Amino acid sequence: MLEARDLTKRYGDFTALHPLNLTVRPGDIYCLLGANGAGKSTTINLFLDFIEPSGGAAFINGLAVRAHGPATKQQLAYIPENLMLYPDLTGLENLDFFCGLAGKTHLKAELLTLLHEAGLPEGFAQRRVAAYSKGMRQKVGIALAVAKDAKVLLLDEPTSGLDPKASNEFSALLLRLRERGVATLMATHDLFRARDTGTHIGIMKEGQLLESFAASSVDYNELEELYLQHMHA
Ligand SMILES: Nc1ncnc2c1ncn2[C@@H]1O[C@H](COP(=O)(O)OP(=O)(O)OP(=O)(O)O)[C@@H](O)[C@H]1O
Repeated sequence: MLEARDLTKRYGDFTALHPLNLTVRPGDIYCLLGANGAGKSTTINLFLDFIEPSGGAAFINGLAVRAHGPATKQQLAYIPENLMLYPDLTGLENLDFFCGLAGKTHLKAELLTLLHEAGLPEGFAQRRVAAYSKGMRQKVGIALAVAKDAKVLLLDEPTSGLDPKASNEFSALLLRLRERGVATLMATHDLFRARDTGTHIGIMKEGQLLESFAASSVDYNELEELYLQHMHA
């Protein structure tokens, strides 16, 4: 569903992403770990077609994102660290607006159900987003992913700054999307969540994917040890 083939990004003499080969299949939650500057956001931004690769290509459902920008964007949902919503609109109005941009129309009752299923507390759907916590805004993002029927979810540190309960709820939502066959690529610093929620883990350093393995192949302590070994090497 998501594929990087020799995907590379250079800025002048500096290589932000060395040729990356990666596949994320339907139902996979692939977590990219790595220190600041490792190339995680660069990878996500290349899949989003926000930046142009210096080499190789990113594919979504077999389509190169460079050549098929609108078609690939229709199939994906993106939740960054701080999801931008219109603060003066309600969660419901935001969801309705962004669904419209994605070419999807839903009845108000359907959108309310999606917000409810995403765990937005009772009564908040009709309140201005300015009054939402970060966790609530992330839930609107998940509701949008479901409303769009997105096949691919790109997440850039979505749980950073969330309290443990909100982070736990976010993980539960990811697992539900996984059951729908969504392919998820997530950049995160949260080793615990990567181990707990991810199906695959990749460790990046200085623009290189050093290791990639099944999340179930390590326990949390082993993951932490492996991660720290790479960071100190
Ligand atoms: N426009 C740019 N020009 C030059 N260098 C850039 C540019 N954008 C990113 N970089 C560099 O590319 C490298 C990878 O950055 P990237 O944002 O992908 O890291 P990251 O793993 O997401 O880090 P973080 O955990 O801090 O989000 C960094 O060294 C960064 O300084």
